[in-house]
Amino acid sequence: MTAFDGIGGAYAENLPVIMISGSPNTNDAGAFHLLHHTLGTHDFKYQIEMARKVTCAAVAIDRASDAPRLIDHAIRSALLASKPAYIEIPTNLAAAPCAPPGPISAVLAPERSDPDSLAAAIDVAVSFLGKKLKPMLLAGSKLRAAKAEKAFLELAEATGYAVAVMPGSKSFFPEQHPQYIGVYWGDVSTKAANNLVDWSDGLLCAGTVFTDYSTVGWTADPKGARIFTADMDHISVTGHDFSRVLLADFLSGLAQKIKYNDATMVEYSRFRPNPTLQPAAEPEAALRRGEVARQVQSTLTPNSTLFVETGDSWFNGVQMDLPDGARFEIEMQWGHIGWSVPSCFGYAVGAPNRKTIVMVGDGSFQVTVQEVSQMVRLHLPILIILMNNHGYTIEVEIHDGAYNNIKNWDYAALIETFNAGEGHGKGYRANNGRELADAIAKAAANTRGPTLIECTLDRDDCSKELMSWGHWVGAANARPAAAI
Ligand SMILES: C/C(NCc1cnc(C)nc1N)=C(/S)[C@H](O)COP(=O)(O)OP(=O)(O)O
Ligand SMILES: [Mg+2]
Repeated sequence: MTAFDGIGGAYAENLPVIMISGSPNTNDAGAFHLLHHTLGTHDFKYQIEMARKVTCAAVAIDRASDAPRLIDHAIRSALLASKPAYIEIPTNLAAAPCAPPGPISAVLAPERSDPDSLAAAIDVAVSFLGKKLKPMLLAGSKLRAAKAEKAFLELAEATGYAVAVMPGSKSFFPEQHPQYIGVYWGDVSTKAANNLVDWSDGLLCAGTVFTDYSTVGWTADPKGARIFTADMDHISVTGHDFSRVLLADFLSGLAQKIKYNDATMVEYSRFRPNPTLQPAAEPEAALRRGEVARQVQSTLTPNSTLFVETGDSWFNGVQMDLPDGARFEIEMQWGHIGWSVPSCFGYAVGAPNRKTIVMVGDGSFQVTVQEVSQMVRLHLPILIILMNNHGYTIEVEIHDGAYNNIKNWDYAALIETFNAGEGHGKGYRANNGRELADAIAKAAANTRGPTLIECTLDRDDCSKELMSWGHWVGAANARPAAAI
């Protein structure tokens, strides 16, 4: 059941996670047995029924002979839809013999776009964009799930258009690319990206997801005839709608036929803001959020992957400039606090050659802290920047109250608990810029385990972007019920 929390997040974030669950011995239902690890009723189907709500495929294997077909179906469905799948196997069947599966191509063979729909969609796009004076591109979070990052870059370079990304797709387009103009996030955009997006008369939205959070409480929700929507396997614009057109096929096919038009880049060159380098704080001055963000930014390399947890860490991370090659992980759709610690643990196991860094608030950290123990056990050199502002600051900015207060912990000392004398985790507390810089230097030298740096911040020390975003999202939440 707790796994469904992560599976729900995988569904919301378009990740093909396969969940495998044991299920009761096939004889128990017919014998009207009551079993442990169940709800204590004779209904043993409730789990797969729940799974069906948060997966694209859920199978229960009741006979060994069905296993190859059902398992292939579940895995292929997950890979094609980039959504989680669920496989349930009874305890007395898990080791039962069955036929081996056939060639893996039955599971891995890619889907193809419908050729006629693809050609028609490209023609409509060429005509739509060809009539625009100042067209540009907007990359969304589904670009990765659609495996379309490369095709998107190809289209950007074929068109000369300005390219903005949304917060959920930061790093899916190289930020040092000359056509990159920043994160489009309404009032809290970076590099004045919102000014150009609002000025453009033709916006090709590739894999975009417009929610209350990504539109800043519906204040930055581009709509209407200037919008051309290219989704994972669907293309639409006013007066046209095409199914079974895969995003990568569409973007690379369009790149071959589209006219070059750099009007948006010419305009952007007239107001591109100079990079605002946060000045270094006085080394002994009380640590502030801006100084933490400045020092974390300076650690980023092409090999870094920065995880930003739900909280002010979102805003600290989105405002950072990434070197090409650096990756950015955020869970803005599901937005479960506590996501980042287990996720960066799993990521570091899967990508041991990357430098994994996580910025996580104290409230979120308290939800899934136990995964730090796994980082110590597996000697993973993850850098944990713990932003201790003593409570739920993002919520304070949306709606404050006593419910946003939490018990403070000695976070830096916690690592020793996980080491238990044999681990190589390190924990430091930084009360000022000098202590933070020292701790970051020690973290770089600690290659045998995680390093947690507890950054002590004032409760109200949050980004100006969070204040503005919190205001608009709070207003959106508070809209009066429509008069009936
Ligand atoms: C409680 C909640 N959101 C509501 C919430 C509650 N429960 C779950 C599982 N997920 C959620 N997003 C949020 S964003 C907190 O401000 C996070 O606090 P923290 O990690 O300390 O970060 P900041 O102080 O920077 O906000
Ligand atoms: Mg906090």
